[in-house]
Formats: sequence, structure tokens, C-alpha cells
Amino acid sequence: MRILVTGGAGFIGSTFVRHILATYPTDEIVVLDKLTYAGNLANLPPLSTTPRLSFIKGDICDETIVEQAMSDCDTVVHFAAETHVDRSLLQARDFMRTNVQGTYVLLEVARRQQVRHFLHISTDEVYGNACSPDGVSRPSQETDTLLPLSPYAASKVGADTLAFSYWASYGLPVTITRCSNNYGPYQYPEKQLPLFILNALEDRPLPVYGHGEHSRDWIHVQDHVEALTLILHQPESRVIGQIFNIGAHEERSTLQNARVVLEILEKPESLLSFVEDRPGNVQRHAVDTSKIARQLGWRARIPFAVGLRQTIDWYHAHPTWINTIKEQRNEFLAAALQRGMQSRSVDGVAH
Ligand SMILES: Cc1cn([C@H]2C[C@H](O)[C@@H](COP(=O)(O)OP(=O)(O)O[C@H]3O[C@H](C)C(=O)[C@H](O)[C@H]3O)O2)c(=O)[nH]c1=O
Repeated sequence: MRILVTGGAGFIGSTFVRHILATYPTDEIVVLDKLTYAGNLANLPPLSTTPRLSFIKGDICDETIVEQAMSDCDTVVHFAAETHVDRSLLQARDFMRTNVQGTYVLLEVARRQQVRHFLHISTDEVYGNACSPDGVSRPSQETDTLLPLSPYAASKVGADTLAFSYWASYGLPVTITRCSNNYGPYQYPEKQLPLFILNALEDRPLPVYGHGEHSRDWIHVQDHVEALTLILHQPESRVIGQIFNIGAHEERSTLQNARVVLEILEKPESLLSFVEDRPGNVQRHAVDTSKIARQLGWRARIPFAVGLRQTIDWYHAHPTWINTIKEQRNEFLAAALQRGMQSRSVDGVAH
């Protein structure tokens, strides 16, 4: 395969790239990434010594660059997106542009260039709160109504349904995956777990939104990319035009996570800091993964307790990566504050 990976310098995209390069010795990868604040070339193996990896810096909304990047690829794996819910509440425009318009450009070019497989990476945020049509709380199924509760989630519904429509209307060979909350090495410290880990390491408060009882299903990023790889290596008839939930059945509340991070790092509970909740914060995200288990035989294998310790060890062992990210974060924060954004919403930290 020659795979175009959009957003391949981000957290999940780069884990996917490293996994493919390590596991499939003949596959080649072209990464297309805009290198926004969350994209980082340090997440990828060195380009000079990795001949099967090439990199193009560019925007997925730019049709000319997308055409060039996709020109000799048979497969597209589309990760590129604005992903942070807090930011979407202040800057929804960026989310509509990259997530909706960018996905549209990719689908159009993929249709013209007749790619063999377009794997669209979506999210369980599209479902809103996990519940059945009669309102009873239960893990979301692929056929559930999509009820996004944030501009981020709405933009992903736009992208996800556009991708589906390109399969239905034009026969573009699309598969859509909706994964739960990822954690693991190389995650930008704006999302809950890496932010808690870095703040705890530096004896800074861990901001817990609202009552801290909101829960998510936590999946290690390695499990996620292994599920994606499995999908890519299936016969077409099993995966084209299909939507698959991906999750680990590791539901934990924010408060549980904050406490366990403090416990592992032997930090005091006094670092817990209850702050105002995020508007529209989803109470419970959880996905029913029986379809991918039944049809493809996949299930997550990394227990949360093991994955979290490994992730904390990784952040401990990578101060250089953390310092680079911090410099980028400070530059971004200064620019955002100049534009009038509130600081908590751009770096996740209550000031
Ligand atoms: C950053 C942060 C978050 N929170 C709370 C807010 C939520 O109730 C929960 C998780 O928040 P986070 O922003 O880490 O993730 P989600 O809003 O669940 O969304 C994430 O998982 C889905 C699948 C995606 O698709 C998103 O791209 C990804 O960002 O922790 C806090 O209490 N404190 C904090 O500092």
C-alpha cells in the first residue's frame, strides 16, 4: 500500500504512521500535515533516514496540495482535524473549515483519483450523550441518532456524514470509524490525561471541570491504530460502506483519573482544583463495540491501569519533547490571548 495519512504529525496520526512503518515493511506513507500547534515533526521517525516516509506540509483545504499529495497513493487515512472541544467553543470557524471543508476537498480528490480505500477517522463525540432512543444510558451503537453537543462534535458529524454520502452517491470506497477517548505517548497536553500528567509532574493544579463525574471510555492509542490497521487489511466486502465503533470498555470519570494520576506520581490530593464546567459537557461517552468484535474479531488489549502507567513513564522519560511542546504552547497561548481568547480555553489550565 501507498498510504496518504492526513494529520500524520499529530498524536493519533503519528502513532499510526510509526505502527505501519514498524509492522508492514513494504508499505509507503505520505504524510500531509499543516503543522498547527498540535502537529509536530518530532512525533515522526526522522525523514532523512526513513525512505518509506515522505512529508508534505500543507492544508487539507488546499486542493492543489491535496491533489499532489494523493497523486500516487492507493489509500487515504484521514486523521487531520481540529479536535479540542474547549477550543471549538471559542473558535468554531477553524473547526468548520478544517473538519468539514477539508474533508470535502479530500473526498472530492479521492473520488477523481479513484483511490482504493478512504478510511475516515471520526469520533464517538458524534453521538452526544451515550443513551438509547428512549433516553436510557447505554453505550452508543453505530446506528444511533447523531446528537452532537459541541461545535467540534457537530463539525465531525458534518465530516462523517459527508464521507458516508460519498460512498452512497459515488461509490467511493469509504470506511468510517468512531473511536472513544485516546490516551498514550505524544499526546498534546490540552486533553484531560496528558494535561493532568504534566501538571502533576510540575506540582501544578489539576483542573477538574464541574463535579468531575463526567465519564469517558479510555482507549490506548496503540489499540486504536491496531484496529485501523486491521480494517485496512480486510477484504473490501467486509469494510466498505461500513461504520465501526472503536473503544476499550474502560469507563472512568474525570475525578477518578485525576486521583489515580496523583496517586501514581505520589502527589497530594490538594492539587485537585474544581473549576467551572465546560458548556454542554457530555456526561457519558461510551461505545458499543460488538460490531467490530463480531465482524473483524477485534478487541482492545491494553488495560487502562497498564496503559496509564506506561504513558506516565513516557512523559517522565521525554523532557525534551515536553519542552518543545511547551515552547509551542506558550507561543500559541500568547497569540490566542492577543486575539481575546480566554486562557483556560486555549491551554486547558485554569488561571
Ligand atoms: C482538558 C480537561 C478536560 N476535563 C474534562 C472535560 C471532559 O468531561 C473530560 C474529557 O475532556 P477532553 O477535552 O480530554 O476530551 P473530550 O471532550 O471527551 O474529547 C476527546 O475525545 C473525543 C473522543 C474526541 O473526539 C476529541 O477530539 C477529544 O478531545 O475531562 C477536565 O475536567 N479538565 C481538563 O483540564
